[in-house]
Amino acid sequence: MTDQTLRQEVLTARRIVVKVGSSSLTTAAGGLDADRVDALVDALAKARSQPSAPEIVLVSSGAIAAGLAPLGLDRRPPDLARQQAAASVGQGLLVARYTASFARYGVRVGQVLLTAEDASRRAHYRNAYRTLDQLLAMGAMPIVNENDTVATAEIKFGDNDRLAALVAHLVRADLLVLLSDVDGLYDGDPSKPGTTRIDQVSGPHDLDGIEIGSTGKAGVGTGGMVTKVEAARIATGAGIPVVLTAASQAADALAGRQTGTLFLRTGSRSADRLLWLEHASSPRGALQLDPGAVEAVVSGGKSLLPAGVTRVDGEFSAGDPVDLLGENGHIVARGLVNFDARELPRLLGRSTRELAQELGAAYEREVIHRDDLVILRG
Ligand SMILES: Nc1ncnc2c1ncn2[C@@H]1O[C@H](COP(=O)(O)OP(=O)(O)O)[C@@H](O)[C@H]1O
Ligand SMILES: N[C@@H](CCC(=O)OP(=O)(O)O)C(=O)O
Repeated sequence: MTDQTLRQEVLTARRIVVKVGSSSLTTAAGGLDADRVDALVDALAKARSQPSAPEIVLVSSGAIAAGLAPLGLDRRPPDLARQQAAASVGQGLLVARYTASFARYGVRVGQVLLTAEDASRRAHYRNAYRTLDQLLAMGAMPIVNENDTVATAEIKFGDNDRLAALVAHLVRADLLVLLSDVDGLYDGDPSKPGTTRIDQVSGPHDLDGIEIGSTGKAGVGTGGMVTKVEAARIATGAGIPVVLTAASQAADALAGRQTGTLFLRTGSRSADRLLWLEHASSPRGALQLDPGAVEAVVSGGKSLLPAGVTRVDGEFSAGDPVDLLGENGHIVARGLVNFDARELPRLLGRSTRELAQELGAAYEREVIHRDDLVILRG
């Protein structure tokens, strides 16, 4: 018998990505809170033992927060270098803590560190999927975080909410659960009196007029509610419903009880890695196209050839994401370019056949293959 008061989106989910924010794992004084980690692990272990036995991938923030005190820092430093040092120290401590906590249930954990750049490349995307899928098949708990050591200012996901949405898409999850220090989306800043929690969001129009803050009160996380709503938009658009609630209510949320805010799916599911290219990558340059090339790429689904490029901006390398510009510099698409920026100028406006004859077969390649292109509308 199905209980109509329970959320069917949760009860029927076979694979769930759970994301927990720094503010839910740390003490008021800063540093990892072992009791809160244990409480989260209890909730995840309980969910795995439900009759539906969902597979769970955990996306956990907290590396920077966990590394601050051991390095003698009393707050998150403004510079990227010290944040990365803190993340390096803290990530080890974080995973050690999870390892000990999950061991109480006989569950192994596997650390998976990802960057946006990795994930928009075909081979890395496939490898990340295979590792996560295999960990799940072996009954282990994958614990994902951004690879802060190599993520530079330009390519950082910037927040783990978006990373969680993209991981949910990568592992083809049926549900994304975002756990925070607030028990859902409110119709205004929840620290102000008179604001109320929104139970369900059916689409972007339900967010009209809602004040969504970009900083959290705890001061250890990044992005505040803005990045959670953005993550929910990405996930629901890719066909994955989202529950946003407090970490302290994780067990209830995973049991399908009506806690927090449920964002209903708005799009259909696809196994398209280009979602990462659209949402996770920062362009390293831009290519100006002539009108014929815009038409071929945007409406014709064609690859971009040197003949249709009129200008090259930026210093990128082959494999980097670049924006494609139409008339008036309007961005029409993003893609992974097959040439370094310095190679391109002498190829512009010329046919691939001519280039191959003059420079060799290697120059017959597209500037961007259509499989590495995502059209950006609106
Ligand atoms: N409309 C809103 N609804 C709920 N919370 C909001 C809203 N606007 C701003 N916030 C703030 O966002 C915070 C959560 O963001 P953050 O601290 O970055 O969380 P986390 O560390 O869990 O990622 C809440 O504690 C709350 O203060
Ligand atoms: N990779 C960083 C993530 C920082 C971050 O996004 O934090 P949060 O807003 O708490 O999810 C860390 O582990 O500290």
